[in-house]
Amino acid sequence: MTELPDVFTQAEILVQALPHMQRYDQEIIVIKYGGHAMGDPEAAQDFAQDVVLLEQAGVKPIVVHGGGPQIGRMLDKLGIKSEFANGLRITDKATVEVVEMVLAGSINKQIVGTISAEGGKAIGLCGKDANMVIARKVGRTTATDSNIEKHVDLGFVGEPERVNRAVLDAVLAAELTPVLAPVANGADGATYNVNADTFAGAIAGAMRAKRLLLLTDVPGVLDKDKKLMPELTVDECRALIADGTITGGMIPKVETCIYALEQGVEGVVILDGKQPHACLLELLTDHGAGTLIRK
Ligand SMILES: Nc1ncnc2c1ncn2[C@@H]1O[C@H](COP(=O)(O)OP(=O)(O)O)[C@@H](O)[C@H]1O
Ligand SMILES: CC(=O)N[C@@H](CCC(=O)OP(=O)(O)O)C(=O)O
Repeated sequence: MTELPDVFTQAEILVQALPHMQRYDQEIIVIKYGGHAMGDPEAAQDFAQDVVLLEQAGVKPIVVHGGGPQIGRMLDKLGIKSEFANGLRITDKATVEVVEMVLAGSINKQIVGTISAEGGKAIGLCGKDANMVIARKVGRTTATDSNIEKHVDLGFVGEPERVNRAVLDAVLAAELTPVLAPVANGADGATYNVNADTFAGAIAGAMRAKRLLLLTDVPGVLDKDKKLMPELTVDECRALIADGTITGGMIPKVETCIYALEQGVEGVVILDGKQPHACLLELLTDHGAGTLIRK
């Protein structure tokens, strides 16, 4: 069993948090909670406690969640095949129905329920609610399969075209914590599946968030020797993509970070959501965690 710190140490820990609480007082922090980071019920409870503690500390958190692995499992159960092209799920009519059911249904309500159980004031929404986010269809993408370049139509995959921040401002003014599923209507009335990182970047940009935290399943951006890089500039990120250090799912994540910084978000952090209380460690301690990306 781990030993508890004595009372003085506990007080010191609280005092250490004070300047951080002052820095983030009344500031908007967007937290992207990835499907891989969700883990077991205990991890989900830790995450919910972090959100509630931030609320209590005067921070305005906005949670954007993913759920890729959970969508995959449901599609498997239903016998619907699923493929990805450049990190995006090819989404036909049957798939988008399952995506909406899993993201805006079970996962959204699960997260809202856990935050509420910890005493928080969460409200579950998706891009469709009050037209908060209008999506446009992502064009064709080029994917390489067995060294053959193919043009792939992603179907009902969208990217945020417009964010109606008045909706989120109203929710925040009511002292509620929005928990957002990355599903939105297009101007054409169709339902679109939006990558959760992209959705979080658009929300953070539109809300001029102080911080965007992307919780994933690795400690942050790793170098070629798999060592954590605690701080990177946008130029360094671009060089790491060009030289092949950053690959796969980390590319859209880093691109989201670059977009958010360009939109005026002050700091963007990629961190390990499986570490207990990752958000609190990052925001309210001197310790920090993950990779901070700056302009
Ligand atoms: N340089 C890198 N540093 C860290 N992870 C990387 C890097 N390059 C590629 N990756 C991959 O990116 C993954 C994170 O992206 P992804 O699986 O899409 O996360 P999530 O499901 O949380 O959105 C890591 O698990 C890792 O396999
Ligand atoms: C278009 C697209 O790929 N959408 C994602 C949405 C969920 C997501 O992004 O979840 P994670 O953050 O857990 O990966 C999907 O269908 O899996």
